[in-house]
Amino acid sequence: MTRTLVVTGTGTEIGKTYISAAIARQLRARGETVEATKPVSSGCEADDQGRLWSPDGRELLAACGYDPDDWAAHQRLCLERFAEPMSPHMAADRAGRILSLKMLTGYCESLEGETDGCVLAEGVGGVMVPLTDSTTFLDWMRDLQWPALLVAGTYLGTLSHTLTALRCLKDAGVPLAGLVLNRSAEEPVPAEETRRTLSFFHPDVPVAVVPRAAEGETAPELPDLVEAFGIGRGE
Ligand SMILES: Nc1ncnc2c1ncn2[C@@H]1O[C@H](COP(=O)(O)OP(=O)(O)OP(=O)(O)O)[C@@H](O)[C@H]1O
Ligand SMILES: C[C@H](N)[C@H](N)CCCCCC(=O)O
Ligand SMILES: [Mg+2]
Repeated sequence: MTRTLVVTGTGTEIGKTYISAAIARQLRARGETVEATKPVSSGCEADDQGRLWSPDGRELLAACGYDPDDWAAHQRLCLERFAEPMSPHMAADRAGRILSLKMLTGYCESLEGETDGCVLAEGVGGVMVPLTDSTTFLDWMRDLQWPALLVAGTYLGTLSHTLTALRCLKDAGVPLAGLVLNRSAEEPVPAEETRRTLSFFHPDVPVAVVPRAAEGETAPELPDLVEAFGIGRGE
């Protein structure tokens, strides 16, 4: 069982927050405590006091059982927040700041030390989104060494995106917790064929396929992601 998990993706808007929140809820339903962090978030929204809120941060706070409007909890969950909806290194530059790989890695490690529950860390966008002009989130995952869950879609094009991301993670020595195929709205190839193909190339990587709720329909039951990827303390 792992009590730490990074959730990364083959790109932005792929379902990292959706899956992270689902895992947090499933862990809590098992009676486990869970903390989440989105150490860096861009595309944040300012409130009337000029405070920047991360939409992902709100969703993760709620999934972990906190009040999504709790500012102190929000600042703890989401350390570096930027308004510009773009790569963090650019958003930070526009805010006159420079992100620190060392600081962000250390921050996540500190969270692990402060709880006996599970800690989930959501990255930004895809695997190699830049943190600075010389470092990316892949360096953060490599330094942190928390098992990484890769979220991918089932759209046409996902095979190359997913194989590229998996190769990248493995070559960087990032431990892999597994692969979530988060079904896409457009799915010209059956998800099962996509899953089978990816498992041919990576038979060592557990895969879970997550259904997509059609617009306006209630979300279908999700697979037990805690079970599928051995997450939590297993109590
Ligand atoms: N399986 C699904 N069923 C229904 N809606 C989904 C599913 N997966 C993702 N979504 C929705 O798709 C949108 C994008 O998902 P999400 O915000 O989780 O992506 P992300 O990878 O976290 O994006 P970012 O890179 O901005 O952090 C959200 O509105 C989310 O609720
Ligand atoms: C603002 C958005 N929701 C994401 N958090 C930012 C994604 C940055 C992607 C950078 C890139 O890969 O081109
Ligand atoms: Mg997200």
